[in-house]
Amino acid sequence: FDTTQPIYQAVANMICSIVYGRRFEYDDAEFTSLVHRATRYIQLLGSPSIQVFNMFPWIGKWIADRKELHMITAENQKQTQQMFSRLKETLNPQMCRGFVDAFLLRKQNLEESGITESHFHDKNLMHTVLNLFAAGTDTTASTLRWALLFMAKYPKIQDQVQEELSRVVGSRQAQVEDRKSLPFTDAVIHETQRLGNIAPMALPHKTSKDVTFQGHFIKKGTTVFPLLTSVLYDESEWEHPRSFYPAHFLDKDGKFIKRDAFMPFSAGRRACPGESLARMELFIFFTSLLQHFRFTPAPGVSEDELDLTPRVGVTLSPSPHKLCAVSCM
Ligand code: HEM
Repeated sequence: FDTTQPIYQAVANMICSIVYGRRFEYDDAEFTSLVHRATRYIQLLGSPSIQVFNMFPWIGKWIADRKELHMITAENQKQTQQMFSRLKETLNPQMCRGFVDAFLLRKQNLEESGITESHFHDKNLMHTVLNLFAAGTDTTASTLRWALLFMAKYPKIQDQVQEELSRVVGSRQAQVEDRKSLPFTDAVIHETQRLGNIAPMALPHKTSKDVTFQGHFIKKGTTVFPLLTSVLYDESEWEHPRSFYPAHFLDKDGKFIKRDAFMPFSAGRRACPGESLARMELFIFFTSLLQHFRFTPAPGVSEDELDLTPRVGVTLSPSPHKLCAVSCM
């Protein structure tokens, strides 16, 4: 099977639970269209034509991808507005179901106290919810897809993860607190994020004042891209920067070690605000999947043939591929 859809759906449901206070069945038409648009949106944002448009916006009207991007945004807003309307009709201050309820109740309280000029307005709610889906779905889903691909490609490493999981956790569901007792599994997840390098250029930022950085003068207002690849693949930091080598995160006794050069969530004040959620999701999804299934290449494909060349987009995700999940319960 192609890992894209089920993994995207599982991860998007996490955001739905937080934002709307409910999850969706995987055959729910409203949910499948939401996930489909989120996937397509990210694909389009990373397409060469949109990259060129971002550099030369005046060519905008000739770019077909841009039209589709606008269409998807309009549909997203329409569907999200419908979700908000349903939540508004059943809003109950005694039972806050999720982020949207919390936002609406705060807005209501402010309005009742006569405060109309606040950040709690409909436009902000819409953009925050759309941002949470855009930032929190593709990133985590692509990382999980890399993790499964690495497991299928490196079966001996998969053996070690499954041995550790069955020894430490057994058949019960793993919990976040188990992470410290699972150093090898934790190292595999970290190494997946390092080599997967899903956000190679993080997000652009503008300097708020003149800065001199490592001898280079950067004028106030300059757009700066933090190149996370330069740290995650730094030859002076990692023994095997371009290989999948979980021992990067283990000491000689097999204990987990933190590494300063591990920064897939970027650094500083604008580092990823979803880091703790993402780390929790990666751990719970990865351990549950590996407890239940053995991942192998599709029939007729050898481990060597599994291609690790990334598909270039806004994020780096695995190129299209298929895996087998063989039940091991
Ligand atoms: C493996 C998963 C994830 C990775 C690798 C990741 C990585 C990043 C990176 C590199 C940035 C740019 C930081 C910078 O500009 O310096 C970022 C920004 C952001 N991330 Fe994540 N992220 C992940 C998951 C999530 C999740 C689950 C959420 C929320 C549900 C989230 C929400 C955001 C938001 C809202 C921003 C923009 C922050 C801002 O503009 O200040 N991310 N993320």
